[in-house]
Amino acid sequence: MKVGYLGPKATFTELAVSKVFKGFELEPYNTIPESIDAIVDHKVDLAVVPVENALEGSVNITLDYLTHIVDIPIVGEITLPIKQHLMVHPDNKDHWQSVSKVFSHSHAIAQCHKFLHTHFKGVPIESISSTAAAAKMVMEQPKMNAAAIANELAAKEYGLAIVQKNIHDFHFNHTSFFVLSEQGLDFAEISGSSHYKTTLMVTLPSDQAGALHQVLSAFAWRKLNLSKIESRPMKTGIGNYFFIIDLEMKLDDVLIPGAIAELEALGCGVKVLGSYPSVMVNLD
Ligand SMILES: O=C(O)C(=O)Cc1ccccc1
Repeated sequence: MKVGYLGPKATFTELAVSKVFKGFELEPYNTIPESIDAIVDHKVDLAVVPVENALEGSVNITLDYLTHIVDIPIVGEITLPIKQHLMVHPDNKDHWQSVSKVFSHSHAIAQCHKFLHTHFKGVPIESISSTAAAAKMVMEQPKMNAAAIANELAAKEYGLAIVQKNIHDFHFNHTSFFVLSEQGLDFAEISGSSHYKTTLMVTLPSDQAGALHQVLSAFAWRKLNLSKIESRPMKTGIGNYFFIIDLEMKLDDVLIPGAIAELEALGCGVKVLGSYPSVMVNLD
């Protein structure tokens, strides 16, 4: 089985993949859409992409791609602790305080905002497709005297020197990754997790007072525990949004179908994006 993921080698996504998919063939892609398209094009059996960070929130491109562009179910979720480090080319190790630029993934930059504001005021901060892509670029262009924010594996993989460890602004830093597949992959068996979540996409009837309240009450009176509700643009005009709702349980035969039927009777559109095991892994 082949796993596509947001690469290049040594991204946080690869770390998450390697903790769960032992002995699988791994195929890195440069962007999140390319990783997901690899499923559509039958180049991989499953793909793993970041979806939410505890400090910065959702990875919008992942949610938008899954709701607007492709129709691929979520079959699993992996949550990984995140430690961000500042690294430079070994030639620049002794003058890292005067780097000309800092590169990283936009989420990593946001997770280190306070650190960057304190130590690199006025230095251009540039976002790039992944933390590992930033590390690779810093390795390839020593004359640029740039730094990357990435993980320890990336420092090793690309031969960079870590000059400041743990530069993320808040200690509790985790990222969740979706496992996507069209092949009915048994992620409960692969991950050993029996903790399930169900993710729904809900569109509201237009211009109806109290519609969201009614949606929430369909879950509330059934005592269905929501762990997330997020609005994303419909991309049809200002003010047009749909909701992504996470339920802390597996899709059953009674409660969730009952809630969905109630929402549909209210005029809502409902799509199940996946009902899947969720696993927390650690770095060591
Ligand atoms: O860029 C990476 O390494 C990724 O896998 C995406 C990401 C970026 C920042 C935190 C977690 C995941």
